[in-house]
Amino acid sequence: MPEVLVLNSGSSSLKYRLIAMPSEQVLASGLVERIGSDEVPDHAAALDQVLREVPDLAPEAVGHRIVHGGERFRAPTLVDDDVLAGIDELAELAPLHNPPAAVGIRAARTAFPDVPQVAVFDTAFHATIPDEASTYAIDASVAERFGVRRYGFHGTSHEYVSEVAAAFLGSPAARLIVLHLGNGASACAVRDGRSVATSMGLTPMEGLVMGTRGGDLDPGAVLHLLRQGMSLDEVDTLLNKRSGLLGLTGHADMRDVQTAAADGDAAAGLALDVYAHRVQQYIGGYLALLGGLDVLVFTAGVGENSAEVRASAVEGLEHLGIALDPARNTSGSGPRVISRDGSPVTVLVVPTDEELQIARHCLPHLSS
Ligand SMILES: Nc1ncnc2c1ncn2[C@@H]1O[C@H](COP(=O)(O)OP(=O)(O)O)[C@@H](O)[C@H]1O
Ligand SMILES: CC(=O)OP(=O)(O)O
Ligand SMILES: [Mg+2]
Repeated sequence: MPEVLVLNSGSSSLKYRLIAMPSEQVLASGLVERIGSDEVPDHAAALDQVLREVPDLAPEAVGHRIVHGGERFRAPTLVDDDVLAGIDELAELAPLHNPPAAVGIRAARTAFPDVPQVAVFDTAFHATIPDEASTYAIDASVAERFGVRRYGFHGTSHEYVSEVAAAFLGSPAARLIVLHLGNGASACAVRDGRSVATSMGLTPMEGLVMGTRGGDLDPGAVLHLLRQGMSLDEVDTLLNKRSGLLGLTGHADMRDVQTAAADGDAAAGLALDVYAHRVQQYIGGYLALLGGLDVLVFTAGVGENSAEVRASAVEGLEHLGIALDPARNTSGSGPRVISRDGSPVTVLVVPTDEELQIARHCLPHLSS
């Protein structure tokens, strides 16, 4: 059976998975961390380590997670020199994510020169978002010239999770909201299987509160900080790496924030309230845009594992037809219903699997 190697390059890590397709059997998987250190200087060295960890690696396709596809890449794309140049050009809009992925592609092309490399973009699933949801109300000529519009991210996860939800429920939900709550976090409104709105924007900074990114912010705050004398790089670092849960509490990991809050740390308590408040705002907004709601799905590290965050995210929303069953919310694993019987909105937990979805997108590019 053909084997697909999936590479998910983060800023300092490389996740990999070898999957037999179409059986979807996982043959190997792992994580190379601390890229940039002495032992693993770059993503090419990380791939070398994967080649040593998985002997006789002979994939028939390599799938790559690419965060930003810009205007150009609206579907999984076979990589050639021109496509790689296009991914390089988008680095500025996703500086934490696109450059390491490009290094990963180059390393994989060297290691497997005759094997198709498939780029799978986080933005692609959101290509169906209508203009009124993707347009920022700024000078239209400036927006056009600089490509300033909402692209949206985590699309591979939102797509996978909405497909699993449909299969689990036996029919595609007409009106669905996916909450991808991980280190990065985003909400997505899905109608008949297509993304119609999402909380991340031009870059993966807008929307929900995240580990180190704060999400929605008055753009006037950025101007204010610059005028007060902070440099561009300082503001960039503040907003990408020192905000969100980390900025509010000193902890980027939700588990540490919850522990601190339970110990009476007021800042941690406030951070949890801000986090839930923001999620509720998007649930309400997307429910209005969708004209009602059939299914609400929690996914990713926080969404899959924290019953407390799920409970606070929908607390008081019974009037919208959203009511959790406390026992279901605090037990179980795999795709599952956590709403009360008779709740008009079915609430699900669906573990995401970006690597498997990337492998599925490689299927059309397998020769055998
Ligand atoms: N049991 C848990 N309770 C609360 N949060 C959790 C739990 N397990 C994992 N998390 C959170 O999930 C986050 C990571 O989510 P994940 O989707 O794996 O992120 P990424 O893929 O973006 O690195 C961690 O930062 C942690 O805060
Ligand atoms: C796009 C994005 O935010 O990705 P991640 O959650 O992996 O940081
Ligand atoms: Mg993630």
